[in-house]
Amino acid sequence: MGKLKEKYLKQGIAEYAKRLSKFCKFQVVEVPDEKAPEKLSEAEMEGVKEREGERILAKIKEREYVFALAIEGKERISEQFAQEIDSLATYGHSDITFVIGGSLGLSPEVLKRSNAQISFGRFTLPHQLMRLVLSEQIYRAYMINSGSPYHK
Ligand SMILES: C[S@@+](CC[C@H](N)C(=O)[O-])C[C@H]1O[C@@H](n2cnc3c(N)ncnc32)[C@H](O)[C@@H]1O
Repeated sequence: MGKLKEKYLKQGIAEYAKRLSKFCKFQVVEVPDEKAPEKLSEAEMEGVKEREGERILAKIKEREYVFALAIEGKERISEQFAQEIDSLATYGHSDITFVIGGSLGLSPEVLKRSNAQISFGRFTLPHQLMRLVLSEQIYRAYMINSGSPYHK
């Protein structure tokens, strides 16, 4: 969700996108976020997530295998994640999508559409930083699968 603002994040993601280009077609799709003022009622917050969720879902095609990033999702170690990516490719899933929510998180509809949920632990990361961390882990997965010494 949202446009990437910080220069250091843009540079970091551009670096991993460059590195990933030898393994896959890596594409970042930005979806406009909703303005979420400090004070919102529970119902208003649900409304923000719902509208953001509709925009996310509009970008996802039926054939895509979707990983939703969610704090309460399932944690993995990098080797398991690499194995998952490898199996997906083996079983014909050539389009893998990772969805990162906005400041209020993902809507129930997006979570329902996802095929799996990934948690990077119980810490809450800002969604823009999450994008960089995720890019690195996708790169790490490909490096693990190619038998490279990058992963120690
Ligand atoms: C600022 S967080 C949203 C926090 C919100 N309270 C929630 O519980 O989802 C923005 C997005 O970054 C991603 N994110 C942040 N920390 C994460 C973590 N530890 N594991 C997985 N995803 C995370 C999720 O996609 C989340 O929707």
